[in-house]
Amino acid sequence: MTTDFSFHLLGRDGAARTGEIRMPRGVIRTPAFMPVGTAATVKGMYPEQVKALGADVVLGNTYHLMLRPGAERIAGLGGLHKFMNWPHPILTDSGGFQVMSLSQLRKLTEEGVTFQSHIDGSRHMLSPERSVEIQNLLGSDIVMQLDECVSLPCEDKVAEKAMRLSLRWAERCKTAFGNPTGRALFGIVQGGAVPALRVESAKSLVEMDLKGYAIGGLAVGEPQDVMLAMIEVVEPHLPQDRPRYLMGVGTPDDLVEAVSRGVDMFDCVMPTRAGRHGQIFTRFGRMNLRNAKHADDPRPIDPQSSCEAANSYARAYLHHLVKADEMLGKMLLTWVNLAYYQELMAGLRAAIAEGRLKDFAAETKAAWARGEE
Ligand SMILES: NCc1cc(CSc2ccccc2)c2nc(N)[nH]c(=O)c2c1
Repeated sequence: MTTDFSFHLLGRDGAARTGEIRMPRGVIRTPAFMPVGTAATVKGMYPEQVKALGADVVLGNTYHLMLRPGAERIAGLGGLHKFMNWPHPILTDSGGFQVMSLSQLRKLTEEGVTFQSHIDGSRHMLSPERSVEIQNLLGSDIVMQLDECVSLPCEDKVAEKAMRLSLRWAERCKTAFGNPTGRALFGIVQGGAVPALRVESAKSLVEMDLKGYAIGGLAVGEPQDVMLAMIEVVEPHLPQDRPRYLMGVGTPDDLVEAVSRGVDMFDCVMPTRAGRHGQIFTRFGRMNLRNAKHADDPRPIDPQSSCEAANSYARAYLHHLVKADEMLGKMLLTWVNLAYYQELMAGLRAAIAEGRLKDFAAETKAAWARGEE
């Protein structure tokens, strides 16, 4: 029996929810943090390790994979799951955000966006239809609509133009995607920091009856309070029985605050990118292992962590690896960060299920503020 895509709410605590997204390739426990696997790899991690630390889904990137090695090539090799040895759910972004942030000589029209590859200068086009086609070729389980994300601050009319274009592109993506069993197309709410635009975007997308709704265009330069205010504006207009995904967010504090306001899914390069640079996230808050104060410290990062990278290696050793720019340092600290993010999400899921989210959030934040025990 083929499982279709379904979302089940298992518990609520205020606006916060815990649940499960059930798909043919597996179950995504929410609230969920989704490690970013841009070029068909979660940098520095074996896929088995990513699964073992609790990630149910990873992210792939249409922009990067269409440029290298190519969507048709990955399809010819059996699709992205087989290519990267990740048999569990994969969510792919539509590519528009990365085009605007990475490529050169880009031209955006009603049809789509043309651009030059940041890798070899070759010219490419992404339309709503081509983005859906590429994500289908990759075999993506959750497909994101093509959208236009504006950075903040920006003029209201700029945000309005991008929001309305994104709505027209959502319609075209829905037509191109069709209704395949077991796979989902998510819309992306845009509208900058303008409440009325955010509400119009959410209401229009909900009328399209999509399987899930992302909140885009946040964590693009605005302060955290503006981001949280936009979540509060949008949330009441999103259906309770569909997942909500806040794109490209964020720090552990962002996750706690956004979960408390009703967000179910997150992705962010922060834990992997910061780990590669020696910056780690722990239940005592942030640490920079480049700092000389760790040079003679024989203690592991956190003896109580279930992650071997956090409980079995001396800070002095990790400091040495970071200073020497050793590959193993990047790998171990990426592992530390992803393990902590998953530990935090598991804690949030349990706290919501037991109706104690407020206490969990307060205790977690207090531990970050206290720092090292
Ligand atoms: N920083 C915010 C952010 C991040 C991403 C990228 S999320 C991502 C990255 C890699 C792989 C999968 C998803 C976005 N993607 C889209 N389509 N629209 C946005 O408004 C947006 C905003």
